[in-house]
Amino acid sequence: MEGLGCRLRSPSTFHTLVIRQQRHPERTPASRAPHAPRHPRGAAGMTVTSTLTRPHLDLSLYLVTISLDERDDDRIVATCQAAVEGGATLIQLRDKHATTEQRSALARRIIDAIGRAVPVLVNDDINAAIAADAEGAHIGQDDLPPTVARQRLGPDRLLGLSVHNDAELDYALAQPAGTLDYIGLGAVYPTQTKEVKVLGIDGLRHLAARAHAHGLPCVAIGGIGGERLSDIATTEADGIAVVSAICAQPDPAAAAKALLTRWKQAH
Ligand SMILES: Cc1ncc(COP(=O)(O)OP(=O)(O)O)c(N)n1
Ligand SMILES: Cc1ncsc1CCOP(=O)(O)O
Ligand SMILES: [Mg+2]
Repeated sequence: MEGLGCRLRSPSTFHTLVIRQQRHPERTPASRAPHAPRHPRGAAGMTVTSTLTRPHLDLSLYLVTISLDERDDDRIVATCQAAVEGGATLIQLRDKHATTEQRSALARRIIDAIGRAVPVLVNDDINAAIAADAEGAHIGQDDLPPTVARQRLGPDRLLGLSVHNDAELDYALAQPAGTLDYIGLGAVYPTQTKEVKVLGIDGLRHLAARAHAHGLPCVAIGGIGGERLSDIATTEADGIAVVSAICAQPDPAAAAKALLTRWKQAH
């Protein structure tokens, strides 16, 4: 059976797919998600047999969940649901105190609650991401090497890496093609969520420009709220990642909606 190569454009990444004539339309596997078909359907009568079926990545409004000292999984699930209603394009479950079992159970609850409307990534924990059948993982510089994470995640999941400076960006750029889908750049501004060095808007501008010059998508994180979006939009960041600006708000859906609207208007 002959394959027809095509390239799909996600915000900054190309994925190569192979489309094959479908012999048995009735056997077409069901799409597993609106955004992330592991066995996606092509045009009528065609099945897309993918050499790389990674979920579509939209970094515009990336919700990173709050890591609570006292577990409150119901609150995290409700916040994710509300954020997606408000327009969040990507979710990261960030729970610094959980076990792998707790993380995978919570990731599973989030995935079920949002019906795979947007990809869910698990912070720091590849095993939890795989156990939950999440769409991917986000790792830091002190976690396992990106190539090892990619090997464990397989080709069909998303992988992000934190970058705080030029040396870490050099490391990200030195990874083999297809290893990383994006990098998180921060902290851009001071934040109470995590102790981390502040880059400032010019640091973000510099790193985002370098990442983009190499075709690597990036998201800005750290101390980001609505009033800062117009500044961030002057850089080459593909989106914003926020914890408090959604999780600490009385109405997370409205907060997400306002952030996304402002982000789009700033461009
Ligand atoms: C999108 C995004 N960017 C950066 C981070 C920070 O990751 P890391 O430096 O590994 O710190 P922890 O989040 O694990 O405390 C992130 N989580 N997400
Ligand atoms: C996880 C992380 N990494 C760099 S800053 C940060 C926390 C961002 O939280 P907030 O959006 O509340 O400032
Ligand atoms: Mg980490």
